[in-house]
Parts: sequence; structure tokens; C-alpha cells
Amino acid sequence: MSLPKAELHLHIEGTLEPELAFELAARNGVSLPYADTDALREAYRFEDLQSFLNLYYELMAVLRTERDFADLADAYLTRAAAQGVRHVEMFFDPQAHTARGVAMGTVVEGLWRALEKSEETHGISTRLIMCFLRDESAASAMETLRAAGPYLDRITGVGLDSAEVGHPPVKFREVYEAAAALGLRRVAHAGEEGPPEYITQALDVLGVERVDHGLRCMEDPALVERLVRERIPLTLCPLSNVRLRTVDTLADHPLPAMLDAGLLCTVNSDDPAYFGGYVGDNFDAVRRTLGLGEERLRELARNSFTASFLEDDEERRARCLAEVDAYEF
Ligand SMILES: Nc1ncnc2[nH]cnc12
Ligand SMILES: [Zn+2]
Repeated sequence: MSLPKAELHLHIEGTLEPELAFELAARNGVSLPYADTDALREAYRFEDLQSFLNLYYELMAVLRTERDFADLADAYLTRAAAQGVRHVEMFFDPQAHTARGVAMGTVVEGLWRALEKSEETHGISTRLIMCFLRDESAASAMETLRAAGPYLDRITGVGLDSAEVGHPPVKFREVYEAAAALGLRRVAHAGEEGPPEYITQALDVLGVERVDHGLRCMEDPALVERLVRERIPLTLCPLSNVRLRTVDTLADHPLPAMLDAGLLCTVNSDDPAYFGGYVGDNFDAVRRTLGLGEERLRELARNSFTASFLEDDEERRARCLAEVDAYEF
């Protein structure tokens, strides 16, 4: 669906399509334990978040040079533009690269090559959000924040991702305090597989402005009421939830109930190469399967710009919102 939209929950490493993975493997002399792209696609059957993360980290072995990161980001932006994306706030996972000996600078400079010309080339404005891996230590996250020092002019905010259960937000209190002191915006994954209390902690301890996923808030009516009252945006990823078995089927997804409750929901793709669709495909799927009407879809698109970190370019936000209003389905 080409309805104009912002994508606020997108892991750039999760856009690595099998074809590009094999191309980069050949270019870098990395061998992959899959015979071909079909065999690799066969591995895309996940039991839960962890089974996905295992493959997600394994395939990152092919990403080695600035050019690789630039090619990855440019391939995503090309696909996103075709699905109506006008603005993206892109996550990246530096620890998954520095742990393999790929420097922070290689990652940021590489991504930047694609991002700096994105508005001109693809009509997509961009922001970068650096995520900490919550299954690594708080000390490692703090070291990552320090290593990002020279690149902070290109990084808008920090996030928190990877295996959620057993790694509550409170573990990263000091890192988020340090990030806030540097003027960085704050978001965190919470309530994807983890309990509603993780959402509350992300808000109260980490000071996040948006919650990534937040799906399990629906188990706590008082929390829902708070999220509505405080207008906290949630970056939902419906196809991801189905593939990672957070919901049984798309028809069971609580998105309609969440909108009815007055939550500020957005629809995003998470890791589109792995979950069967980019953000426009997620919009198509919820329209088809959840029966969302045009006004609901327009609301989701409006929410994506409202929830974006476009405070430094209100003109662009207003232009994008006007495009949403003028869109003809
Ligand atoms: N859906 C997800 N949840 C947590 N960490 C992730 N890293 C990439 N995708 C993720
Ligand atoms: Zn995610």
C-alpha cells in the first residue's frame, strides 16, 4: 500500500534479503551454511523471538565493510520508497558488529552513505537510532555509547532490543541516563514477549518517549489507560508478531482493539526480510485480515508522523500529514 507513512520500527540488519546475503558473502569470502537462497529461506520458520535472533545474528557475518552497510541501507530505502515510506527512523545494532571486529565507524559511516542522499534519491528523510542488546551487559551498552561519541551528530536516539525476557529495562538505567544527558531521544522494545511491567519500567526508569511493540500492555487495563492518557506511541509490527508467534494468527492481532481503546498505534515491519513483508505489506495485511477501514488506515499513517522524531523539521512533518489526508485509496 502506497499510503504515505513513516516507519519507526525497522532494524536495518533485518532487511538483509537472502539474495543480498549471498552476494555479500561472495564479495567478502564468507561461507554461509546454506546451499542457496531457497535453502536459506527454508530456515525462516521461527518458534519465538530467540529462534529468529539466532539466524539474524548468524547472517550478519556477511556485513563487513562500509560499502556493505551502504548497500544494505540503500536496498531497504529503495523497497520502502515503493511502499509509500516518506520517513524512517532506522535501528541498528552496533554490538552485533563490534563483537565480530567490525568497528562502530564502519557501521555508521556505511549507513550514512545511503542515508545522506536518501531524501534526494528516494524522497525519504531518515534518522538513526542506536540499539543496545539487552542480553549483553549494561557495561557493554555503556561502552557502546562511549564508542558512538564521534558519531553522535548522526545518531538521533537510543533503543533497546534483542532477547527480552529476563532482561528488564531497569538493567539499563544508567546507560539511558547517560544517553539523555547527551541529548539523545529514548525508545525501547518492551512488551513484545516480556510482561506489561517491562513497559512501565521503560517509561518510568528509562524515560522512553515511544514503546517498541508494547503489545502486552493489553493485559493491564490501568497501563492501557496510562498510555492513552500520556499519548505514548506504540510501534506495532503485525507480521513480525505472527512469525514470532506472539499472536497465533493475524486475525487474532489486538490492533483493532488497541485502536478502539484510543492507543496511539503505528504499523511497522521490524525485520521485513525475515517476516514476509515490508511496511506497506503490513498495512495491506491488516486491511485485508483485520478489516481496517480507510479512516483507520489513515489514522495509522497520521500517527506514524505524529510519533516520529521530526521536531527539528516540522515543515516536513506537516507536509507528510497533508499528503496522508489527501491520499486516495
Ligand atoms: N523483534 C525484535 N525484538 C527484539 N529484538 C530484535 N532485534 C531485531 N528484531 C527484534
Ligand atoms: Zn524490533
